[in-house]
Amino acid sequence: MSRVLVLNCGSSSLKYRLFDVPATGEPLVVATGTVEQIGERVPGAPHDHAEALAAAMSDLPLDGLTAVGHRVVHGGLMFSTPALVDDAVVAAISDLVPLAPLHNPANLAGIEVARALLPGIPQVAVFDTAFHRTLSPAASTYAIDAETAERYGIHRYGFHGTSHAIVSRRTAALLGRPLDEVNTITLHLGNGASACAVEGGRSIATSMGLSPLEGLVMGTRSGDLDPAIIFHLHRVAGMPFAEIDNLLNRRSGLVGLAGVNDMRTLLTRRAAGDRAAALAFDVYCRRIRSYVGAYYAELGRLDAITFTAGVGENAPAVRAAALAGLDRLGIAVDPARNDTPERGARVISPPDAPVAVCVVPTDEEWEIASQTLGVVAGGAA
Ligand SMILES: Nc1ncnc2c1ncn2[C@@H]1O[C@H](COP(=O)(O)OP(=O)(O)O)[C@@H](O)[C@H]1O
Ligand SMILES: CC(=O)OP(=O)(O)O
Ligand SMILES: [Mg+2]
Repeated sequence: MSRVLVLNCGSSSLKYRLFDVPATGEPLVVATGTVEQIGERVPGAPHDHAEALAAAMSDLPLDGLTAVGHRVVHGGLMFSTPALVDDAVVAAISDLVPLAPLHNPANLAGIEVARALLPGIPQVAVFDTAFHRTLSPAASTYAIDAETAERYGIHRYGFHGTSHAIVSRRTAALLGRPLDEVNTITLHLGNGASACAVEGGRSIATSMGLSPLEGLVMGTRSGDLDPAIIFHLHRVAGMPFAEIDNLLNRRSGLVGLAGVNDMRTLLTRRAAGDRAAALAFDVYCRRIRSYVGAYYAELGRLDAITFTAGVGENAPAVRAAALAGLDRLGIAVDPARNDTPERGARVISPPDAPVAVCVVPTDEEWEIASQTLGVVAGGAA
């Protein structure tokens, strides 16, 4: 039996899950929790990740702990597999902070605190970017001056890799087919959102790029836009770059268009006739449809489209609208199957449709736990 603690430190939140993993059979979730508003000066809120983690850990049964697995968002070009944390790995993750300023500092804080509180327990970093290290040069290269790109690490890294990995595997399992024979477009629609084309288990295209800002419309992030917008805002509106950065990362997407980043509230407002909410919904779903078309073309043959994460798993209206009008491509959503209260992995396209449209719950925490155990068992410790 192994016991693994998984930590996912966001900029102002800490999510944790503790698993007991028997040698054979199903893993058991012993404890799970979320601490929010870290550092937000709210009465009772923890001041920093150290305080949040120490409080959470004091309530957890950590005796016999085998390892701690950490979600690390940016692994750059260096990490194509999970890494046993030592000082060199910590330094490498620090070096990548400029590429993921919203995410890597919090991930590092989690690692530092866990190392201090649990000395001697192996710590493993599992990177969002690792799954996308299979992108071809043509898929990962931005068409800018090659020397500049090389010098400054301008490259499509891609994110949400643990989610795209586990969800594409579970899609193949749901369809009862070997992973290496299945081509899937996975749509991770949470607070952050990204699309991935997975060819026989390998990522060949993904919508996030240098940072988690590119691609789909998100809760607070713009996704794709004309880069000239940034220069225009700087020159014409006189906005400093830090303000534009904040605008695109925190005041855009659904919140920028309709004032709310929660899809549930957006859907309620849209149903009540709110025009800003309706437009935000249309922009959000249209962007998804564009990526489905592009990735269908990249894959050449498409077996499945899978929705996952908070919005993907729980918003039938988004699934239906994003794939509307694609019947000629063999893509259709069955209204009754789409709208059931069912929660597990399931197919929502009509029977015998050429492309299986699926809903598969993501489980990044379990994927991180199992990769962590793989590193520890692999003797890398
Ligand atoms: N029942 C629901 N209907 C529509 N959207 C939902 C529902 N439940 C959750 N969501 C959406 O899922 C989002 C969060 O997704 P999640 O995958 O938990 O995000 P993250 O892990 O990135 O914080 C919420 O912002 C909310 O918009
Ligand atoms: C990479 C990323 O966007 O992560 P999240 O969805 O957790 O913000
Ligand atoms: Mg998530």
